[in-house]
Amino acid sequence: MRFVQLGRSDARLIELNVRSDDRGSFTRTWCARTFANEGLDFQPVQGNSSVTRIRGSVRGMHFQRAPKADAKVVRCTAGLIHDVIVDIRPHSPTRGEVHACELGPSTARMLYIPAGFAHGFQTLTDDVTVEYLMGIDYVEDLSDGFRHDDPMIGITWPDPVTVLSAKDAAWPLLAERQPW
Ligand SMILES: Cc1cn([C@H]2C[C@H](O)[C@@H](COP(=O)(O)OP(=O)(O)O[C@H]3O[C@H](C)C(=O)[C@H](O)[C@H]3O)O2)c(=O)[nH]c1=O
Repeated sequence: MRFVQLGRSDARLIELNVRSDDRGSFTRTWCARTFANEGLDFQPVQGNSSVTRIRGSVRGMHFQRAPKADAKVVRCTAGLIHDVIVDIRPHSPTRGEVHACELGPSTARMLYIPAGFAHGFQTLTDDVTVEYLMGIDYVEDLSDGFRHDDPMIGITWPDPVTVLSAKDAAWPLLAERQPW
């Protein structure tokens, strides 16, 4: 694994070492020691998987509120996504910074998203699968989010949005939330 810092933040793009042979390939996708050596205090406690059928769908932007803010490692194992993270930590020097990257099996990379970031993605193909390693338990009452098109953040999505959950369409604008 090779860790690439995203801007000045502690988020990391992780380039995976794909070992190919005549049968196909083998790739390590998690290593506690390697993360610790990178200075990332991340211990997965839950794993999730989502399937999104239609190209152009958006899931997000989501985060879990303190005291259960969620760090996660995200990997797209089928299809291709435009992945977006936003630093929403109140006192972060990179607060409001947006980072985007393409993730998919062909990119051989995954994303480490620190606690205090919002996360979302748009599918660039049909039949996308995204796998998550979560650094904290899911707590529905602390599950939160903001609109993918919130003008306060100004995320640029590559394609017209085709599918959005009612929950994701109904998040309040950040300008209406205090504190933001
Ligand atoms: C996140 C989560 C959800 N759920 C349940 C709640 C709903 O009944 C159902 C679908 O949840 P939701 O619509 O929030 O799923 P996504 O829109 O894919 O949410 C995820 O998408 C963005 C991009 C993320 O980064 C988060 O990991 C996560 O919020 O699964 C659980 O049981 N456990 C969980 O950890």
